[in-house]
Amino acid sequence: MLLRVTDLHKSFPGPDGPLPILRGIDLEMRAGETLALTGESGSGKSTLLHLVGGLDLPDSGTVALDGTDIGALDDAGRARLRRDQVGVVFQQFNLIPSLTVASNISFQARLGGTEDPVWTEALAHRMGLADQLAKYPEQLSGGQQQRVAIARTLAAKPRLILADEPTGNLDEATADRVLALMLELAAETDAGLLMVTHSQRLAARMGRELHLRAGRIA
Ligand SMILES: Nc1ncnc2c1ncn2[C@@H]1O[C@H](COP(=O)(O)OP(=O)(O)OP(=O)(O)O)[C@@H](O)[C@H]1O
Repeated sequence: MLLRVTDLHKSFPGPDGPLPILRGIDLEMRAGETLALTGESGSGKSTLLHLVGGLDLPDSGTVALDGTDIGALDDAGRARLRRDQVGVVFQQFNLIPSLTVASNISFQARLGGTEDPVWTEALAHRMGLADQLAKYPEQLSGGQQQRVAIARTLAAKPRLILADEPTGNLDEATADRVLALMLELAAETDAGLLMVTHSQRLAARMGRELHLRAGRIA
């Protein structure tokens, strides 16, 4: 199993004590599966994504990636697992201003030692970024920057892609095209894709949909 989440609980401090956000989440994903995570604003979607990616730790419960319990790893082990297996696309693009678009796209793969120039170039073309490669992030539109962030994640060929509203800044037609491409590329690399979205239209195009309500999967 690519991802196995078991009885995950997470609270944050509130004015009257801990505020439970996730109250027993179970979830499994196989390689190549695509899953939409939906739910009202504040229902805990981003929190769950952070826990799955090892960016935060749960109060209780486990997250296992390819059979490895990430809670049992030390910080360095978790960082390595994140670098080698997990790709995240968050709402903040976190592009590096001093690097060209081309270098931004290959940055993560280079860090992990998995750079594949043929794959990276194909990605840039398929993302519609071929003419932007020599530019710097500040010279791109928001939607172009978002596509660079997505390409950078896919360039490293992660086993699991975690995406938080990855097409949130794109118009409907571009969002559809970019999601289609993400689904295609995930299928080509047999990666799992767990994507938070507020859009029913996009959720319907994923393999499965999980809806978070009151801290549980409804
Ligand atoms: N670090 C934190 N400290 C305290 N409260 C937090 C923290 N992170 C999230 N929360 C709270 O947890 C709840 C869930 O937040 P989360 O961002 O997971 O929701 P979401 O479903 O992703 O929302 P949205 O759709 O608006 O992005 C919110 O009430 C939020 O205020």
